[in-house]
Amino acid sequence: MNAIDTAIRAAAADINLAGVTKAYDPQTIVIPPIDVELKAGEFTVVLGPSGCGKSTLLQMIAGLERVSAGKIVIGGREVQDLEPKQRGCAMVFQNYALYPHMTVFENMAYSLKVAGLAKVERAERVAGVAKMLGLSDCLSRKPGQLSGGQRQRVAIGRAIVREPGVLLFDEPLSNLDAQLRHDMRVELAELHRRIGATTVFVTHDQMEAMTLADRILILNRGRIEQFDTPKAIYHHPASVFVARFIGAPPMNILPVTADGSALCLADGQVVAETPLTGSFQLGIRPEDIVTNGNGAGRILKAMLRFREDLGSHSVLAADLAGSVIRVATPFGVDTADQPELSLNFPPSRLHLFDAETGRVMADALGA
Ligand SMILES: Nc1ncnc2c1ncn2[C@@H]1O[C@H](COP(=O)(O)OP(=O)(O)OP(=O)(O)O)[C@@H](O)[C@H]1O
Repeated sequence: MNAIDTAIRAAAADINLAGVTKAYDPQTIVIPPIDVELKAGEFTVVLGPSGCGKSTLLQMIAGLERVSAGKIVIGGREVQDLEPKQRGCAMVFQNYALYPHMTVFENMAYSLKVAGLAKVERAERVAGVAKMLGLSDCLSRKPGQLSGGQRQRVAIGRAIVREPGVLLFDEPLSNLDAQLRHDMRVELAELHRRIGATTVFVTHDQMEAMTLADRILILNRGRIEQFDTPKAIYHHPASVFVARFIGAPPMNILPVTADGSALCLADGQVVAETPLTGSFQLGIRPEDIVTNGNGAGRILKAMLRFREDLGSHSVLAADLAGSVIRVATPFGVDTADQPELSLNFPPSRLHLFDAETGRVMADALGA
């Protein structure tokens, strides 16, 4: 590989953050010290509510924001004091940030030109990426003559044409309509399989996170709540925050008490057996609750409030022990004329959380 090749083509790189911190002043600590290791080639989605520090984290990796403390190591190289262009990362922004006076071809070829790549090879590279992204017919147009989806593809094309080891995305799909978002999501997943760059993708859309990520990093006020596969995050949430953030409708959370033998709801109904004592928060997903008293576990009495039929399934809202819970049932299960519901909470589907910290009590119910 010659000098030009190394400037414009890199292998996927590990990203390690050690004690990385961002504080605008001593009162405004946006990211308390964070430690995280992203593996080479992995697709990480950073997910969290507005203002939790997702973009700040990404921009510190890119070099657009300075770290207040800590080390960022990309591919074995400490980069926290390097300029953005020295870090080997390419970034795609929410607002595309294309050069309006340049054609699609020029937008995509620009970084190759700056890196000193010969004209013939620039044309070859751009043509290959344009083909991959379905942009071959738009190469001579200016960004103003493209649809939102096409512009976003140009922004992605411009980032990947250099074949970077690290690709950073900041909410790249949020300006697109629902159908286009879905289509682009599929394209991005496909693209990642083909180019294999280490990818960090910021979003507040849980669907994007669940479908794109190898691992999801859930941030809450700059702290990592959980960093795991989509499946583990869904089925084994580490905290009430994660449990309620992922899933629609979200997981039901109910206050419960335990007396060394039974786990009871606020009205005394027994949910399960347990050797624990104390107060806890009990979680169960709407789709894990069984209606009509046909499932495993004790029968719990609830009163139906209303029902939404969504085509593929229905969502019932019911009063249970002073809380409103959501129950997802297959479409057509008839509960309309029975205001009193008999529900089962299968013991293997229960999640128990510490009442104070909200952290999961691992294996507390033997599930
Ligand atoms: N220059 C600044 N000075 C002080 N606080 C800032 C500054 N820039 C950002 N912040 C604060 O840092 C926090 C994190 O912002 P950031 O943009 O990283 O959040 P985010 O999770 O990406 O949010 P969103 O999803 O709304 O884009 C916010 O509370 C924001 O107000």
